[in-house]
Amino acid sequence: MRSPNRDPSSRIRVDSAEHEPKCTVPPSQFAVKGNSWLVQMTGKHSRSQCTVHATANASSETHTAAKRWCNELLRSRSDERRKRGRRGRSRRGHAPSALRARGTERRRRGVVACKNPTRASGRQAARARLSLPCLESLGKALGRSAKTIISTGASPDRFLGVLGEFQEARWSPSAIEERWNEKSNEVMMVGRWAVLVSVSVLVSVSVSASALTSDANREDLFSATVKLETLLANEQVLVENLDTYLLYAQQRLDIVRDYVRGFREAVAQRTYSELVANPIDAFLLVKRSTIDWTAVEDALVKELNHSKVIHAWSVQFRETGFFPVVDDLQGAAISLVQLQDIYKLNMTEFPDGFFRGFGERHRLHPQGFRSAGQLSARDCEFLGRHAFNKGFYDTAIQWMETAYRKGVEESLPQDRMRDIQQSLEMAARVHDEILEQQGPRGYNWHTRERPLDPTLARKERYLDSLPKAQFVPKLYQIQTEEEQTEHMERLCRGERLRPPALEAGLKCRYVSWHPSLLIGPLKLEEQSHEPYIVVFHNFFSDAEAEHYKQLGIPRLATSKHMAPDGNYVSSMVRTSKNGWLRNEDDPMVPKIARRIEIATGLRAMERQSAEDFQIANYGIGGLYTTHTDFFISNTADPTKLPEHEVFIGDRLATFLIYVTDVEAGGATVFPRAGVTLWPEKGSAAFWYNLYKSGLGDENTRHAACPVLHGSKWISNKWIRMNDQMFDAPCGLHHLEKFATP
Ligand SMILES: O=C(O)CCC(=O)C(=O)O
Ligand SMILES: [Fe+2]
Repeated sequence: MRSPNRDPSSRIRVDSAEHEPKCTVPPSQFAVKGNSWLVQMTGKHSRSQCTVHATANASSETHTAAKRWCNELLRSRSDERRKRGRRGRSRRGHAPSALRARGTERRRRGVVACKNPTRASGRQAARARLSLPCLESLGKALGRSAKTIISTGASPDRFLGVLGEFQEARWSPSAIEERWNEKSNEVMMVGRWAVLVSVSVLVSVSVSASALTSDANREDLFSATVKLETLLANEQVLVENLDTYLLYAQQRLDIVRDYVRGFREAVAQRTYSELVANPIDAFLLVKRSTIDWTAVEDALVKELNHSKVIHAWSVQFRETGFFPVVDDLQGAAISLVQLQDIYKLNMTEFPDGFFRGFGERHRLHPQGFRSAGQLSARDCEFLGRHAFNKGFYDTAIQWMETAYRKGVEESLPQDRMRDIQQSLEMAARVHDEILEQQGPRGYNWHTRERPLDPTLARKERYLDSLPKAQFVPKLYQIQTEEEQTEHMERLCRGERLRPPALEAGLKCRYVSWHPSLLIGPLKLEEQSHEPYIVVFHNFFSDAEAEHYKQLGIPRLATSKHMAPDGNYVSSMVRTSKNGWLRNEDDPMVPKIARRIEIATGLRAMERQSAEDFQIANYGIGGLYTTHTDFFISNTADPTKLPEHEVFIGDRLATFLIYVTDVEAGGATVFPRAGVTLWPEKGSAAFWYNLYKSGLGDENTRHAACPVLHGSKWISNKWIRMNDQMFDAPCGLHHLEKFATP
């Protein structure tokens, strides 16, 4: 994980309330080639003002705008002069003026010459100290207040980038307005990141599901492994270019060093007049200034050009959404925190990159998993803050303690150690407050059983507290949110919650209830009788699974789920990407639908019988919290649903195909029924969601456990109720069940 950038010069900071604007401008440069307006901005900066060197090479259509800008600069300068005259000189002995020329009279004349760029020959240079009023003038000249531009925290690159685009759009005010708004959104992201890394008050790091849904149009990168692979491929492109850059930079250094050495050696031994008097030295001088100097120039240009290539790649990746933003980082951090919390991963091993799998699949990887990298002290602190914000107070303490331990190992400077210490103390204080006021566990928080503060821990209520009561599974009953989560997590970890008697009657058998199965019967394994859940083994061949996955890849988009208000939203409730496969998309699609009909005896080919195949890919930590697949049965007012949904009826049954193995985690669990299904490539689970009356069976509530290691691909075929009236007719009693295969 990359460490956050704390460099203050990466952002402009302006405190407009102060008499003198404070800003820091990083060295930057921007050139607009179109219409030949060239703006350069270099970063001479002090705490009190920015020095901006602006060079305007204006011609034809752009001269009016250039002139306007230069006039604004001049007006601003004379305003400042007038004010200065009134105020006297500044504390430091030089004026706080926007345009106090620092250099020679010639430089100041440069500004004056800029007054009429068209008449000037060649390049006109305007050098000015550009302070807030001056930038404001510039902003006004462009139809936009510079104050607003700067106060949004835009970097000069962005600012000038907008200028450039404005220029290309032939100064159309609506164009710059529109583009600016787009740019500001990106800036806000950067701003939030800065808050994230610099704020020491934990609570102000606001991480919520809504943060992840903030930009509805942008596809997140963290919720599917397939997207992360693209990110890695992009990183590879950048690294390969950086390799070339390093080569050029090294060559440039060698050439420049040789050149400098050549000159120094020559002048060290002789005076100028001696050198030019000697034919060999004179020849060498001419040679240096022609061949050698050309080599220096070439090397400099080569390196510069390559850095532009790298920049262009970077811009392209960002603009096409293939580079992560803060929301991706936060999503990935929450996933990591959740994984550790749900799987109770060992905090001395996990941050160092080692963990083991769970349940049945664990035997496939008995040696566990080791990552290539390890988390640093800073990463652990960052994750601690996310754990804190999620209400995982006990986990937050663990992450911060680990941060402290790692900080000592990494010999972090004292001020960084103090930051971690403060975060830890703050988290501990809030942890104890929550425990005191709300108890150790609730629907959206958990703490330790006893306070961290030894004085509080001596309170009678904690001294007397019995060791945590043993967990007793609560199956086939209504569970509170908290109970449901606890059942889900235990099942995800591979704990068995059903009494052995319930598992004893489960059978495996070959079935050939359709003529086409006579030669190749299906392998059916019962996983639960209540509700009836079966798994068909080898439903898919490996080749089919691979082909199916390839069909899915271009169709993936962030998964959504139905919110309580009936709208579809994306949030941390369901972190995956999915897409839909229709019969016409590939000959394999109707073939699989037909196979489902044969396996289940239900209709699955037509649009009124079943939905298209939904294919989904989960990234690391990707999950789907406990839900039911039926939704009409528990909708308060079904008339609000789209007419087609109601017409075809609720989701009678789910046919869930595991397109890949999952190396660790990623089970499908049924918290009320105490059932765990471990994904196995090519197998498929099937269950009825509804009673014969159309009422939803709450015991089919299920969840997808977070993926701990690997990439999970599944595909759902939801079979709808109404078209099955002849194959699976309705019953008379509201809890009557469908005949099971
Ligand atoms: O991925 C899984 O294991 C379950 C997925 C699921 O329940 C769903 O997509 O509705
Ligand atoms: Fe589901």
